[in-house]
Amino acid sequence: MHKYVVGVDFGTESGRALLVEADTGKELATHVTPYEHGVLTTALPSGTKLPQDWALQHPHDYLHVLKTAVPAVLERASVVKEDVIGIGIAFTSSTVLPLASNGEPLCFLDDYKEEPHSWVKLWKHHAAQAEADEITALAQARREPFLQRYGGKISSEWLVPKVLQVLREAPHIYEATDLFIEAGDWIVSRLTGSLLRSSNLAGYKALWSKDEGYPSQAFFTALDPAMESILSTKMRGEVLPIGEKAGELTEEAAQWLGLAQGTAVAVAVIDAHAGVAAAGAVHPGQLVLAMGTSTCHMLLAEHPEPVVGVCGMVDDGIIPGYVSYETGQAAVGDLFGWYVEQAASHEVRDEAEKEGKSLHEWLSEKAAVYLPGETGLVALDWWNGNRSVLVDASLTGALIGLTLATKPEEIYRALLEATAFGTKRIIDSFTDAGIAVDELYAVGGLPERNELLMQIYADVTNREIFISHAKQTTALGAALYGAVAAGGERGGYDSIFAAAHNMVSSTRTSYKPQPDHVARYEELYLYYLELHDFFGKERPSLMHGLKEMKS
Ligand SMILES: Nc1ncnc2c1ncn2[C@@H]1O[C@H](COP(=O)(O)OP(=O)(O)O)[C@@H](O)[C@H]1O
Ligand SMILES: O=C(CO)[C@@H](O)[C@@H](O)COP(=O)(O)O
Repeated sequence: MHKYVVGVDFGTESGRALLVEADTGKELATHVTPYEHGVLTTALPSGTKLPQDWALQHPHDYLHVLKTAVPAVLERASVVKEDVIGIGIAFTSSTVLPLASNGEPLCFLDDYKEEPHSWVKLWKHHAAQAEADEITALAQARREPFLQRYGGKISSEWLVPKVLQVLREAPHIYEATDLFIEAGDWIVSRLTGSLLRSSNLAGYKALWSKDEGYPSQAFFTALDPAMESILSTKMRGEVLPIGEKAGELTEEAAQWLGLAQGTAVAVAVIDAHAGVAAAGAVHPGQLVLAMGTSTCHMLLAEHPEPVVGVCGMVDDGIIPGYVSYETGQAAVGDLFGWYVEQAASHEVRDEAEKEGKSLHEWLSEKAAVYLPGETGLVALDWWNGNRSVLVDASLTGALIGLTLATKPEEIYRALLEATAFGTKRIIDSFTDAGIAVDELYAVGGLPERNELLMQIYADVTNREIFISHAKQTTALGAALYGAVAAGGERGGYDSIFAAAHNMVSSTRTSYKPQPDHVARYEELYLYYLELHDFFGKERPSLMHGLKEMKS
C-alpha cells in the first residue's frame, strides 16, 4: 500500500503541484496554475503606476495555487487524502510581504491597496539598490562578520534592503506592518497556523546564521533608529532548520487543499535550493544549476572558504552537515524570453508559425548549425543586472559584434552562450577559491526544453551535465522535504539523504563536452571576460549612467 507526498513549487510566473509515491518517488500527477496577476512591473492591478526596477506580486495568486493545484493532483491521480502523509513548499526568494496585525497581507486591506509598498516584493524587485549599498557600506564600516558569508556585498534582492526601502520611502507602511515575512514562510504559516521561519530562507536572504543569528540589534539601530527593535517585532518568529516539520495542516488549510487535517508540513525551502535534493546531488563537488527565469547555482562543501561573488555561504544551508554556497544569474530564461517577445522580427514569427514551431524551437534549430564563434558575436548576460560574481543589479546587457549581416538566430545563440559564460565565470570563482566543481546537474524548466542550450553549457564549462527526467524538479524537491517532515514511522523518511536515495531516479540524460567546441569556446570566453571586466569592474559607470538617464 503506497503512501504519497505533495510538493508545491511557487515559481516566478506560476505555481506547480506534484504528487509522488513516497516509497519510490514515482510522479503520479502534476498541475500548473499560472498566476492571474503575473509579475507587476509597470502598474498595480488598479492601474497605479510603478517606478523602474519594481517587481511585485499579488498574494491572492499564491492562495489560488494552493486551492486549485493541490486538489487537482489528487483528483488526477485518484489518490485519497488519507494516504497523503506530507507536503513541502518551495518558493522564490527573497519574495517578501508585509502583514497587518490580523495576519492578512497589508495589500488586502482597503486602506493600503493603492500603496505599492504594501504589496509582495518579488525576488527580482531591484529598486532597493540604494538601501543594499547602504547596508553593505555600514557592515563594512562596522566590520560585521556576516558580510563575508555573502561575498562581501548585500544584494538588493534580499529581505533587509527591501524592508529598509519600505521604511525610507513609505514610513507609514513600515509603521502599519506587523510582520515582514518571506512568502514561503507565510504559506507555511497559513497551512500550519503557526509563525515559523525557515533557516534556508533566513540564512540566504535575511543575513541569519545558525551560530550567530541575525545581525545585532545595534546594527539595525545604526541602519535606522526606527529599526531598533525589528528583530523582536517585525522580523520575529522562530527559525526552524530546513528539513524539519513545521507543523500539521489546520482544518481550514486541509479544506483548501483537499488533504487531511494533521498532514505533516515541511519548513519552506527556496525554489532553486529544492533542486539540490531533487537532483540527488547531495554531496560536495556536484554543482546544481536551477535553470528557469533566472539561474541559481548551489554547491556543497565540507568547509567554508571565502568565494568572490557568492550570494550566500550558509552552514547546513541546504543539506545538513555541509556548507552550502549559492551564486546566481538574474536573467536566463527571462533573457531568452525577452528576445523572442520583444526583439524577434515579423519574418521570424511568420516562419516559425508556418513550420508550426515555437519561436524558441525555431531559433534554436537555426542557431544549432553554427560553430562556436561563427556568429562573430559575444554578449554580456546582464539584462537583469549581475548577481554573481559582481553583485551589481545596476549593470545592464551588451551585445558586441553586430553587422548588417547579423541574423536573428545568431543573436539568439549569442544570448544562450552569454548565460553559459556567466556560469563559467562563477565556476572559475569557486575553483579559484580551491573548491572543486566536478559535475553539473541541471534542474528547473529550461534543461528539458532546450537541448542546444544544454550542449552549449557542457561545451563552455567543459564538464558533463546531467539532467533528471523528473517533470517538475523543484516541486519534487519540495515533496522530498515533505516526506522527511512526515518521518519514517508514517511512511516518509528520517533524513533528506534517505529521501533522495529512494525517491530520486538515477536515470538521467547527459550532455558531454565536444572537444572541438570546447577549444573554440575557450577562445570566445576570453572576449567575454574582457568585456565582463571592462564594463563590470573598470567602467561600471557606463552602464550605471545610462540606466540612471533612463530613470
Ligand atoms: N525552449 C526554450 N528555450 C529557452 N528558454 C525558454 C524556452 N521555453 C521557455 N523559456 C523561458 O523559460 C522561462 C520559464 O522557466 P520555468 O522554469 O518554466 O519558470 P520559473 O522560472 O517560473 O520557475 C521563461 O523565462 C521563458 O522565456
Ligand atoms: O533567487 C532565487 C533563489 O535564491 C530564486 O528564488 C529566484 O531566482 C527565482 O527563480 P525562478 O523564477 O525559479 O527562476
